[in-house]
Amino acid sequence: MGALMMLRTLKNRSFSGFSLLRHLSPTNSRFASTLVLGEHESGSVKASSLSAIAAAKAISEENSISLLLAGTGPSLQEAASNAASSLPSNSQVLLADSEGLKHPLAETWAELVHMVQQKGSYSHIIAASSSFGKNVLPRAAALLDVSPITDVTEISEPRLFIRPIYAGNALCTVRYTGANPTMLTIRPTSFPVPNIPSSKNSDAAPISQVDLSTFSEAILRKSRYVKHTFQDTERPDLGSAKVVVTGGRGLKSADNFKLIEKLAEKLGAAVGATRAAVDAGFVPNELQVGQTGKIVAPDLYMAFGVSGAIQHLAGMKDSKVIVAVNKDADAPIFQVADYGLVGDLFEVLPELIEKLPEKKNKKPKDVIPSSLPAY
Ligand SMILES: Cc1cc2nc3c(=O)[nH]c(=O)nc-3n(C[C@H](O)[C@H](O)[C@H](O)COP(=O)(O)OP(=O)(O)OC[C@H]3O[C@@H](n4cnc5c(N)ncnc54)[C@H](O)[C@@H]3O)c2cc1C
Repeated sequence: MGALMMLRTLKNRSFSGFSLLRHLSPTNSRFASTLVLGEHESGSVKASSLSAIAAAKAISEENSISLLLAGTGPSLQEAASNAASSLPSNSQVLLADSEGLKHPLAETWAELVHMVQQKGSYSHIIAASSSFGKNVLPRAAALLDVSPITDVTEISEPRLFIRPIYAGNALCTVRYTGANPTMLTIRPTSFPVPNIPSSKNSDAAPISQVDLSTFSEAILRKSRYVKHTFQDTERPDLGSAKVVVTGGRGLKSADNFKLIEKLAEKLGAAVGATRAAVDAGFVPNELQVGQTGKIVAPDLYMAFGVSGAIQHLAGMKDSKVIVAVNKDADAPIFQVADYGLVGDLFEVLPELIEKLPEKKNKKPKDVIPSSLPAY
């Protein structure tokens, strides 16, 4: 499979200790060239794709980065020119402009990545661990006969990666030993995007059109777009919110869960939920945090009526400050909480809501509107 693995258990939330392996790896970072699969929306590259660019820079400062954007129309052109003006030096935007790529269908994208790799011979291909990246990258890897490394949280050398396993309870050090390209999905929360500069770079990266003449109609029709549903809410996006308020089974009903929503409103926070709360029908599945839900790492994570099962912790334990309210003093959530309150959430939540001032909650866009960060 082209990958060697070493495990170490995660005794605490610090990730130190893998440097023992450093001397084993040949460093060839000068020759890294990386294809980044870019997601865009409303004329801007998504924050998760900016994290993928940050990961490419973590492979090597000199890495030559090609950001692949696909779609059609003015929104694609706008995203490309926004990206071009702020990409790191030694980068380019690759534009795959076709009506057949209007919707980000995984099968078509995988074929596109395959074709672009055949021409570009990149050393690395990176996508964010978003639904899109998780859908596309393994398919493209299969077409390229490469074993992908998923959910990477640290890049210590160009072919040496750290990724969590066993619901985040152990960290696995993986050395990729196969043929090029090395294919990764990265956790956006582990590769923060540098601050956005006030002005754009003066030297815009070149924008090149991908030659789609060999991209047959049959490939473009491999799957069919039906519809795209998303919840239009004023709340911040769960994946990138600075504050997340989460409710668990302890809320007992969808009606009671409104207390969580009310507190989130007051704090300008995103709402999260455990799988038990989702399965009980309190909230939709897209709010689930954890191993099989979203991975979040906000500045503040507040958990109400959440036991702290390992699968839930896998999605939030990297939050900077964790506050937990649970009536059971032995609940495992208190082992990761920075502040814990043993109490009845039906008393604590209304009191908190009442005492906090009203906050006008504007949803920050998941996408960066006009400029990318300086690298
Ligand atoms: C393969 C797999 C994947 C999974 N993926 C996920 C995942 O992605 N995310 C996830 O969350 N789970 C996941 N789970 C489920 C997980 O194992 C737990 O079942 C789930 O997280 C429990 O949710 P909970 O804490 O809301 O419920 P419970 O474990 O039932 O805990 C409810 C808590 O509420 C407290 N409580 C009750 N009433 C009150 C009150 N009035 N005041 C204060 N506290 C109160 C209780 O003391 C208890 O600690 C997964 C499981 C498996 C097997």
